[in-house]
This record gives sequence, C-alpha cells and structure tokens, in this order.
Amino acid sequence: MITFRGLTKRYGQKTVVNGLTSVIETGTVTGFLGPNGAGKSTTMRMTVGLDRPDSGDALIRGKPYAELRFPLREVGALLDAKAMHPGRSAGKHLLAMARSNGIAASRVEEVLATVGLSDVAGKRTGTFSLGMSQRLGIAGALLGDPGVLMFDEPVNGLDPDGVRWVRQLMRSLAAEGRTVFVSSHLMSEMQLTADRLLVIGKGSILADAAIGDFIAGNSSRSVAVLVPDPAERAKLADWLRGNGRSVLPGEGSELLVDEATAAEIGDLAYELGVRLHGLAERTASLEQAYMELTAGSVEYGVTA
Ligand SMILES: Nc1ncnc2c1ncn2[C@@H]1O[C@H](COP(=O)(O)OP(=O)(O)OP(=O)(O)O)[C@@H](O)[C@H]1O
Repeated sequence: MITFRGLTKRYGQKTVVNGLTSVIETGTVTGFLGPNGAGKSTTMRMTVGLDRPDSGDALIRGKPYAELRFPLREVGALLDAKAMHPGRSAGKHLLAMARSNGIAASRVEEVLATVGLSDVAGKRTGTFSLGMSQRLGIAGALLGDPGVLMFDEPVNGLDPDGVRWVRQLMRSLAAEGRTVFVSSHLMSEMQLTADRLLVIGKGSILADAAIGDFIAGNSSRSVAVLVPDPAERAKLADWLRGNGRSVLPGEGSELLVDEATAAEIGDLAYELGVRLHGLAERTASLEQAYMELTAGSVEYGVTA
C-alpha cells in the first residue's frame, strides 16, 4: 500500500503537486494518468525519496521511504530507465543494487531471466536499446521481491511483444497481492492493465476510482441502431427526438442514440414496427473518458 497525505511540491512559484491525498491499494494495478507536466514523475520521485515534499508525505506500507532499512525489499521502482552507469554490465549493475540492500546475489540471475536479459548479462548497459534498458529497470524493481512496485511509463520503447509482457507482469504482480502503481500515456494499454485509476491534472487529483466507474462517469453511453429502411429510420429518429432524446446519424443506415440501452431501443422499435438489422451498446473507451476529463488540464497542448 502507498499512502499519499497532502503531498505537495513547489518549484519556484509553481505548485507541481498540490495536496495529493490517496491510498494505492494492495493486490491491484493502479494506473497513474495525467497530461504532460501534470506531476506524475514528481509524485513518484517523492515517494522514493528522490525529491523532498514541501508539505505532506508519501508512505510505503505506513512508513516514509527514508525510514526503510532495506528499501529495495519494500518498494521497487522504475523511474528513469537510462539512469544507470553506462560502463557497468547489466549483471554488475544489479549485483551492486543487491549488495546495498542485503539481497542474495542469486536474485540477479533470477530477475534477469524474468525480464529476458540473461543472454546480455555481461554487456555494458550503455550499449542497451531503450527497450532493453526498460527491461533492466524492471529487473531492478523486482530484485528485492518487494510488496510495492512503481513504474513510470514502463512500456516506453518496448515492442508489441514487450508491451504485452509488461501487461502480464503487472497483472501477475497484483495477483500475488502486491501494490502496483504505474504511469502511462497509452490509454488502450491502461484499459487492459489497470483495476483502478488515479488521474491528476496540474498537480491536483481529477479522479480516483475503479476503471469501470471512471469510464462510466466520464463518458456518455450510446446505442447504435441499424435500420435498413430509410422511412422507418426517420420514424424511429423522429419519435426519439420528439421525446427529447439525442439522435445522430451514424454510418450508412445507422442511428446513434445517446444515453440509451439496447433493450429500451429494441422494445421501442418493436412497438413502432421498425425492422432492425443491428442493435449494439457502445461503451466508451478509457481514452474518450480521459480526454473528456482532462480537457481543461492540458498545459502543453496544441490547438487543432
Ligand atoms: N527539478 C525541477 N525543477 C523545476 N521544475 C521541475 C523539476 N522537475 C519537474 N518540474 C516541473 O514540474 C512539473 C511536473 O513535472 P513531472 O515530470 O512530474 O510531470 P509528469 O506528469 O511526469 O509529466 P510527463 O507525462 O510529461 O512525464 C512540470 O511543469 C515540470 O516542468
């Protein structure tokens, strides 16, 4: 569990993390989302003692990071994949980390195998591609077998196979009862990986919810209805509009009815004698819900 209590960070005049209060639960993957510059990395850095909060705190299983005797055994973090000594081999890099935290040297081989880097254990990390560095960073996070894991954009630079591997890894870490806190800009990936979401904009919380509730609460539900006969299509659309419903023409013979259920529209069509070729509820994607929620919090956007 990670607990944020009024966590606040200012750089000069700017408050980049503003009174963040939340509990990141064990046994779940919590996605940490927000536009560029929202304060995600700063929050994660403060959690592992790399930045000092101006007020408030972040606790790992109830303790500040500075009070953890062997921090790598409590919390593993991948924050900046390229932040390692370029002249050191992957194996030596992990061995140094293990030694500093009283972790058995045998863990090095284990985690290298887990991330698929056993064959390049002797290679200098400076020669690694971004994807390999990400894998090594993940190996470092797993090294101490910690109960809390934090990953800042872990799929950055990974190929599709690697992206899927990270997704499965996050899911299995959470299934083992660990706390997994992960930031990403890949909404489709987050939709597949996360149980809960913490969304921030300009340093403040915009949403803290289960992913299903987040999508339902930040997007409208619609039903796509396929009515092959134009006259019947107009009849159905007119009836709905006459009853205060919002109806938009879709592709071809399709109508899109806002805030409706398939059962409701199916029953109505039956009563009106309108023949249907299709009826499907459209659930919004995480991307749509996220875009609607964060529209006012994008700092570094371009106007289309
Ligand atoms: N060392 C620093 N000195 C001054 N400002 C900083 C420093 N580190 C971060 N900032 C500022 O804090 C804000 C939050 O940055 P942060 O990297 O935490 O955002 P983020 O949500 O991780 O963004 P991204 O999605 O782009 O990685 C930004 O405006 C950034 O410019």
